[in-house]
Amino acid sequence: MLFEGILIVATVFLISYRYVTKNFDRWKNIGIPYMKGTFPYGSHIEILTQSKHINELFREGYEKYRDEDFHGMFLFGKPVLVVHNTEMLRHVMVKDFNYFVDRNDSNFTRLFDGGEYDQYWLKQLTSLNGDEWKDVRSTFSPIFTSGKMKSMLRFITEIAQSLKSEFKTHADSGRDFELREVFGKFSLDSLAYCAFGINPKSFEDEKTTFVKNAAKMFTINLLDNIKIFSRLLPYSAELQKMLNLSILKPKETKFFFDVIKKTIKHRRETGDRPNDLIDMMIDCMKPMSGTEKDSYSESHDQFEKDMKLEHKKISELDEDMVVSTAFILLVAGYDTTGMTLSYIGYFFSKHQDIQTRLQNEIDQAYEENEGKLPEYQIIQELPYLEMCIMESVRCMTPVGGMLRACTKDYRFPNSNVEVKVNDLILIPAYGIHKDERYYPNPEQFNPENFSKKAKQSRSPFTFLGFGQGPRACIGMRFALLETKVAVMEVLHNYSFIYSNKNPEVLQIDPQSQLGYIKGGLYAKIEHRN
Ligand code: HEM
Repeated sequence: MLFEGILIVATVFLISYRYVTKNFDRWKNIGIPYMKGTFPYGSHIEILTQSKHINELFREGYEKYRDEDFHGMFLFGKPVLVVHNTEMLRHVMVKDFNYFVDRNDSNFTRLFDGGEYDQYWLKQLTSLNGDEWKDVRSTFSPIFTSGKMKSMLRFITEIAQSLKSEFKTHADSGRDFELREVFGKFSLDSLAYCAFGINPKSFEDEKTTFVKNAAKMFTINLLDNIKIFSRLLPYSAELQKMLNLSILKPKETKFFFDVIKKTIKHRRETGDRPNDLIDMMIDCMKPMSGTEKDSYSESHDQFEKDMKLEHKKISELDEDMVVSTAFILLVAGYDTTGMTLSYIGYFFSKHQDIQTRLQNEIDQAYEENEGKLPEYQIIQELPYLEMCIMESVRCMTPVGGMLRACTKDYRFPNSNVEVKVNDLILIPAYGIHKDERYYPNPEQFNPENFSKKAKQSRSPFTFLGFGQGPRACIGMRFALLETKVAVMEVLHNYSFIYSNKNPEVLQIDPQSQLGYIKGGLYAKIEHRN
């Protein structure tokens, strides 16, 4: 019996070893520099042990081979080609997008392929592949046109009033507070209000089931990581699916799906129509109107033109698709926006001159609108506000690296580097954002990096905070609107003051899903005269 046991363990080990290491000579064979792979984790044991954040790891890799066009590495057994050259990135993300439509190869897709509740994750925009992704993306893109965003303003402005009250309490108390704790509430409430039609009122009560479920959803511990990555082992995903084992936050996933389903049911039964994102998603299943088409095809912005996806929309209403999409908007938008706002508050507290310059711009816009928050179009046209936000995303990039899977064999132009179907490409956004060839003094927060002149002097592929091309962040317009409204409402009334509770050197917390700072970021706030 013991002998049979040892034999089974040894066989499983040998099969896994062979499975993981079989491609470890891949980069050597094609003659590009690479980080060697080790069984079972590949090039970075830190991902498994959570001892360093992936944003830092990917940045270090980029810096080590910065002068090369590419370098290779291994994520577990998977060879990953890291592309540094910005012209090559243009090909991957826009010009030759049809070779790189997917974010995950068939193996990484298995990470989501488990029991009933994990299946919801598989249907998300972020993890869908090929034509299925194109169907969903082209169907729901119209909810993010500027016309639709304009109608989101009233929901966001309502939540911003709670943010202002919270700031009043902090200003009156004079005490330091953790920035993400406040901005996270704003981000959660505005997204839930716009996407689900529900105002969780996190500012009033942090202990509601909604807020508690959101908090759990975004905390990933070592055990979660081990469970997730175990799916890369041979037949593990298949077995878990057979046993209906869901490991991707099943309780919380169920909670949010039930909430959205109930909302849709309620809308159907009562005919209630607040014109939020859920209503718009349902509308998206109907043919596009002429004006919506125009707002897409007439954009002068290169980022938006590159993002355009030529594909048919789905015409049949599928409720699951609406539910999954509403859910992923919350997942993809909550922490990214909350974190970005927290960094902005931190940077303003450190750079009073920048804060004052922005306050002048904002005050003038309020003055011209009789002291009220300006109209949508005016908010969009405040240049220094947008420069500050983009610079914050560059300095502390929430999504530090993006993946693309190759769907057809591809040779990079003017190069002998070839990638095959299912190979993974890593886009090292954070490394590029910290490259002094594109941003002088890259550690310094300097909104001038996003002046018209500075942007014209470098490739657009040196700023990847929201991605680029048809797979770029679908919620960018929404995120910018939310962030702008929050910053305007706060800075018009208050100023951030630096807190000595902040660490001297900011270190990204390896356990934070996106890259937030270990120990948090603090500020004080004071009333303006
Ligand atoms: C400052 C805030 C945000 C940042 C920095 C950010 C950044 C990103 C990045 C870098 C990507 C990947 C792009 C690529 O692979 O090329 C992405 C994808 C995505 N984002 Fe955002 N995002 C933000 C806010 C939001 C918001 C508010 C929403 C929802 C309303 C959202 C929804 C999504 C979705 C659904 C995707 C997947 C798109 C697809 O695969 O088709 N994001 N985001």
